[in-house]
Amino acid sequence: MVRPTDKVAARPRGMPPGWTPAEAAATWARSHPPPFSPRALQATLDGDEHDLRRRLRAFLTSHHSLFAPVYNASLPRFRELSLARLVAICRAGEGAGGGSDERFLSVRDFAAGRASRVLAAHEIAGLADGSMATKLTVQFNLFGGTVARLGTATHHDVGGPPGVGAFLDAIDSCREVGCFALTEAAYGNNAVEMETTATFVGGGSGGGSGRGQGREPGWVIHTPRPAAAKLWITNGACHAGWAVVFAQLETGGRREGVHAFLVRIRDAGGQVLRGVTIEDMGVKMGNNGVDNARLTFDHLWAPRTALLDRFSSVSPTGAYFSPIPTPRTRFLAVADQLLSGRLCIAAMILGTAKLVLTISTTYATTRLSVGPSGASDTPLLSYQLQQRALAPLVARTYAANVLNNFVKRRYSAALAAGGSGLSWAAVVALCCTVKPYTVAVAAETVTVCRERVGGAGFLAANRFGDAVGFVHAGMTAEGDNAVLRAKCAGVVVELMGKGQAGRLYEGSGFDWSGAVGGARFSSVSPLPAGDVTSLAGQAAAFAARERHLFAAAAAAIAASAGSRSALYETLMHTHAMVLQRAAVALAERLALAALVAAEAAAASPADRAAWAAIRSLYALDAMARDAPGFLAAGLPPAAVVTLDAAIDKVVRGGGTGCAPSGVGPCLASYVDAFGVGELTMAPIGGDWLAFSAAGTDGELPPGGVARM
Ligand SMILES: Cc1cc2nc3c(=O)[nH]c(=O)nc-3n(C[C@H](O)[C@H](O)[C@H](O)COP(=O)(O)OP(=O)(O)OC[C@H]3O[C@@H](n4cnc5c(N)ncnc54)[C@H](O)[C@@H]3O)c2cc1C
Repeated sequence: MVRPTDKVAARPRGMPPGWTPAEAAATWARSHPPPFSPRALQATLDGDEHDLRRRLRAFLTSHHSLFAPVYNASLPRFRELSLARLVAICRAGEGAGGGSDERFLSVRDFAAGRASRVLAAHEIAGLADGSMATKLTVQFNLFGGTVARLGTATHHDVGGPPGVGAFLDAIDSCREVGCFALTEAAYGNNAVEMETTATFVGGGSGGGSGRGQGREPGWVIHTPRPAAAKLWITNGACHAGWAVVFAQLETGGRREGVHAFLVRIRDAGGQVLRGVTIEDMGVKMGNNGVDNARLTFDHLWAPRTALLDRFSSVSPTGAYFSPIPTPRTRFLAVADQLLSGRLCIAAMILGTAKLVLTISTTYATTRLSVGPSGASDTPLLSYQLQQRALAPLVARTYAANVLNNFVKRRYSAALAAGGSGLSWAAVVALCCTVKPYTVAVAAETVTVCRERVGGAGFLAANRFGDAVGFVHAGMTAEGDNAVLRAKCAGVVVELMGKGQAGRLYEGSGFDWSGAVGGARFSSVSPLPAGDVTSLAGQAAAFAARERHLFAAAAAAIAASAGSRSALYETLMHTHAMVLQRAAVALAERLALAALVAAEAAAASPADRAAWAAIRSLYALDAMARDAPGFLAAGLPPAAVVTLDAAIDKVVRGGGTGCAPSGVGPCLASYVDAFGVGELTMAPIGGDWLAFSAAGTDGELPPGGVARM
């Protein structure tokens, strides 16, 4: 660790005697004591798995030499470091025999009703290293989760005796590393149309020219042309021994749709198997610790049991059976792991938003600039500009956090109930809106925070560059944000048609807006007059916007439902933007409901006031950002013009029903509740002056930088 700033020698001119960044942070904290308890707010934000979160944070902190970010390294070094970090997390607490009851997460957690454990681990992992977190999500959710959920005993027991689940154990401990090969060069969001084939060949009869000829019955997995190459396959370029490969299943001359196959792609010594070609995708705009690959197959033979056969099976003679009737619905069943994947991505990216807000707010309490006399003696955080930039993003991150908590609970409950029916459809819509919402909040947060810390944000060691890359991967992976919003809105409209959209709000404390007044398909209902700073006024405005947009979407879809081409025209050409906005309106209203619930559950009046301030700021900011949307839904123009002043009051202090000191001056305490702490691992989150004098060539020094 670099030594803290020397109080005399390093004090820049204009800064008061005794000044150090640590002293500046302490002075700010003394003069802005929070009226609320950051730990109580943190408990609500964390929401679940408190012990796991504490243990994992402590583990990452105590293994600083492994988890401290490194910047000036080669591609191979980045990849090996990401793997080493993942392995360390997976094997923590192992006994000499390799077993562990103390794992941070397991592929069995989903089936055991502990999805919360996997998701909490994702969020904390996202704080430490986006590349490692990306490898983790593929290992535990996409690859491991698919093997656990779509596979049966044959797959779970690979490498061990029957009934023990040795392969699942090996995935948990990272002794077997896997990848998930879905995306193809020409088929990303439209993966159902992929071209990779898995053709069943009977023993001896062969399946044409392939290598399966003359072998026992099995599959020939083949890439017919470059458009069908598997692309972006995380863990593929260096580390995966196994792949879950998605391919069009063909047997007896019939095509039965996309299915998942568990195949080896490297042998135990790491040699790529015959029939598999792996090409490294090389340097990316970020996440360079992730080894993404281009994978192609040349008549790779795999045994009949390679088919993950929970929903479909093929007999030794090639007879196909599935209780799921159509290829498209079969695809949805096999790609279901993408649903939990959306929650995993949202959790990781939420961690990133918390991280950059912690870094930039801490810096803003310690970086001094122009004061009333012209001297550099005033913390950046005292400026209106800084508070107005950061405080709404803190409020939106709180909103995204409690929305994630709500959707996680709904997902876990629906999964435990069997994962089907209309409640499951509602959960699909929720998962498809929480990921884009969280990532969009984080993307803006990263950009604004980088700008608000000035040049320091441009130094890699301050972590904003990594955060940008990670957030952009989150936008695209496991369903592009825009495509997911469209899917969410489509599912909601289907639920509306069945009179079941109320299921979206089950357990939220709010009702579905369309049900208000019984007006399921009506367009604009007049917005009740109300003060936009009151909870009632905010709730009414959010409901009106949601109702307005979904009424428009439902009416357009209903009008074109009779013809496939007309429906396509509506969804893709005339009403795509309405669907996008409707999904955002749903996410934002659900987040408002979750903030209101947190406010109501707060244990002390001071904590309740803190939640009220965050809720009000969040709501006012949302209205200001989408003023046209709220105006169109009936919010009076006279109310819209008051929004800016109302936001200023909540941020600077004195807003209705809020902590009297305002969110802005208390921002460091609101951010403290994110619990990032020692995982900040950025020079400007600590004694940046000592760091700048230490000559570390831009790298975080061994042991890090003294925190405030
Ligand atoms: C870091 C990283 C890791 C990844 N890891 C894996 C992995 O392990 N395994 C794997 O299989 N894949 C992986 N992917 C791939 C990822 O899942 C795909 O990139 C994603 O599904 C999008 O596909 P695409 O890139 O082909 O985009 P496209 O489908 O080509 O989309 C391009 C653009 O067109 C728009 N678009 C496409 N369709 C529509 C539509 N219907 N309506 C409106 N707009 C549309 C999208 O909004 C998008 O902006 C990874 C990607 C990244 C970045």
